[in-house]
Amino acid sequence: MAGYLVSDTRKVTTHRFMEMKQKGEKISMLTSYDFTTAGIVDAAGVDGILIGDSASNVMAGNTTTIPITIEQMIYHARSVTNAVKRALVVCDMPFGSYQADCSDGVRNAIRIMKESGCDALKLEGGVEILDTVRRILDAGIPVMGHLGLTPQSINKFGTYAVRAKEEQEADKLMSDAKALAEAGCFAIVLEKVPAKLAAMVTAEVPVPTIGIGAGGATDGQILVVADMLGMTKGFSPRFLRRYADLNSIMTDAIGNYVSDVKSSDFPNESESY
Ligand SMILES: Nc1nc(=O)c2c([nH]1)NC[C@@H]1CN(c3ccc(C(=O)N[C@@H](CCC(=O)O)C(=O)O)cc3)CN21
Ligand SMILES: CC(C)C(=O)C(=O)O
Ligand SMILES: [Mg+2]
Repeated sequence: MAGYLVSDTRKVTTHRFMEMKQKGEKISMLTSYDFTTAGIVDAAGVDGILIGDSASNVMAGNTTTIPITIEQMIYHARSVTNAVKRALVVCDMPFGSYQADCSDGVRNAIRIMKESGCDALKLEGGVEILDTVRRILDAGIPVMGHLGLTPQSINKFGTYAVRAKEEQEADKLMSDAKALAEAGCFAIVLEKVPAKLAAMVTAEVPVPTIGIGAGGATDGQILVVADMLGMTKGFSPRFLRRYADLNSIMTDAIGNYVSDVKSSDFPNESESY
């Protein structure tokens, strides 16, 4: 019941992520959006926790990450930081909070840091957002990049298909990764790109790469916690490994509760005052 045995219980830092790459120690990350889940995820030994804007899908039932607001992200992120003792906590900057202009981006980044208590922020995109990334870094806020499938741009691309299969897009991804690393990002998420390309980026950039659907050569992996626990039905991309079937476990437990209430089995005398 102890989860993965963590030998080093100190709070994980962005510097530690860099050290782990240098030592070849793989980095494990999961998302969380609430206090109760984040407490379990942290205690089980994950190195990093992302408050993903996938909360828009997983928590709120929207079909994309587009509608989630800064206020909603801060609410989720505060709930997570209230629980986490060890993992590095990274918060997604939501769509609209950094794309319009640099100053907006920096102000929103500062606000999320102040109000959520998280350790770092993640922004989607490459050279298009490089000035904003630099300014946020200048403000003393660690930034994680995110390249490949960037769900905040779904309306531009139209599909969630694998990215950077063609040479031109692969070249752009490589130069984006190098630019983000050079600007000072402490890590880069690579989402749904060919394993070969992710391996090349991982070899060429000095900062850790965290993959989701990017093969086994990245410095770390990330999954959406509700997906890997088998709570989300109807989301089955090939990169997803299900480590539990919580959907069945919850359905059975809730069905038993309903039966017990209907049959007046619950509550019994020892459960009453
Ligand atoms: N529950 C959940 N898990 C995620 O990993 C996640 C979210 N939500 N929401 C935000 C983004 C969107 N993500 C996605 C969305 C779709 C695919 C995907 O592979 N979809 C289809 C294929 C689509 C296509 O080829 O056009 C699939 O095979 O399931 C992958 C990642 C990752 N993120
Ligand atoms: C899938 C990860 C990388 C993410 O950005 C999210 O959960 O929002
Ligand atoms: Mg995200």
